Amino acid sequence: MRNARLIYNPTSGREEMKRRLADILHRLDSAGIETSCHATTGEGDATREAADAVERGYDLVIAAGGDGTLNEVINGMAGRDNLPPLGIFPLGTTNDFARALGISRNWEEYCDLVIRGETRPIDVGKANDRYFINIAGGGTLTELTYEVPSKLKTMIGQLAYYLKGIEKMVSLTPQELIIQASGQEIIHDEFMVFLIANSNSVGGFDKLAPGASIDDGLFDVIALRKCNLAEFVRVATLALRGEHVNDKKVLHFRTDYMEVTSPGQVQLNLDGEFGGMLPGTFRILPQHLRIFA
Ligand SMILES: Nc1ncnc2c1ncn2[C@@H]1O[C@H](COP(=O)(O)OP(=O)(O)OP(=O)(O)O)[C@@H](O)[C@H]1O
Repeated sequence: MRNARLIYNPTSGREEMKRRLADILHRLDSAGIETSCHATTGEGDATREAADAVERGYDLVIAAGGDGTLNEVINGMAGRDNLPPLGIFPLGTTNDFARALGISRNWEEYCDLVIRGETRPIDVGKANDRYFINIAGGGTLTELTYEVPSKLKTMIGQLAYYLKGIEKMVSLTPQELIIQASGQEIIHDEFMVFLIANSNSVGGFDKLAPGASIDDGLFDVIALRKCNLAEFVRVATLALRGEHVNDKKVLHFRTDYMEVTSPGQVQLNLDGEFGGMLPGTFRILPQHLRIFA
């Protein structure tokens, strides 16, 4: 018998877990995985529960929710020793990370994969003292992921992001950044947005960081230099096809370590959640965690 801790956000994905939970527990239990559950109650709860699950020596941890819940679970686990493998039931609106790993939304298929114990190692990013698995970013546009109210996402899903995105576009302003990365000369310029990607799936697009791989020990850094709205729309259109990385307005390189500072006030976004302010130190922890995938 193996024992698992399932940490789920009951509000995520139009409250899907409420309908699925009994069936998931039954399927795992029939295959010898005894699972205890915790429904999260609010911000920070998944982090505490995940840390506790590692301490208590569960054989595996399963996170069910959107990228926010997943990020919280990673933050509870990543700083500890003897990490158990992590399973993911994607229930959110964009589910960037599950998409990057090709994790099925079919819960039956995914339970069977967990039962067979198929895992793969992935890199984990560390931004100052917090962890991320998918993306760290900064700039006005990246604030949109945590400004969209949870209730609105539950009701209308992806559309909520588009509505908020249109609202944000008109107020885009460049920010002065100083970027120091290992293997790169110091860059000092004005940028609309910068992204430090660990996977190729960002903000619901799979072509924003087209060459990024989650187990290569490197970040893909993509930053858009100061531009006007017309140029912004042009680069965004190229980005839909993954053809933006060679554009003159786009800075793109790979690194395992970088520092970003700014004379201004720049918010950080980690996996879609507010991640504090710059300055930021970003390092990759190569193949730090095993994921059922
Ligand atoms: N019971 C709860 N009620 C309200 N908020 C919660 C609850 N449990 C967790 N949360 C918070 O909701 C945040 C977002 O959750 P999550 O990412 O799982 O769902 P989502 O918003 O539906 O997905 P997505 O971000 O992909 O749209 C979590 O980071 C957590 O802080």
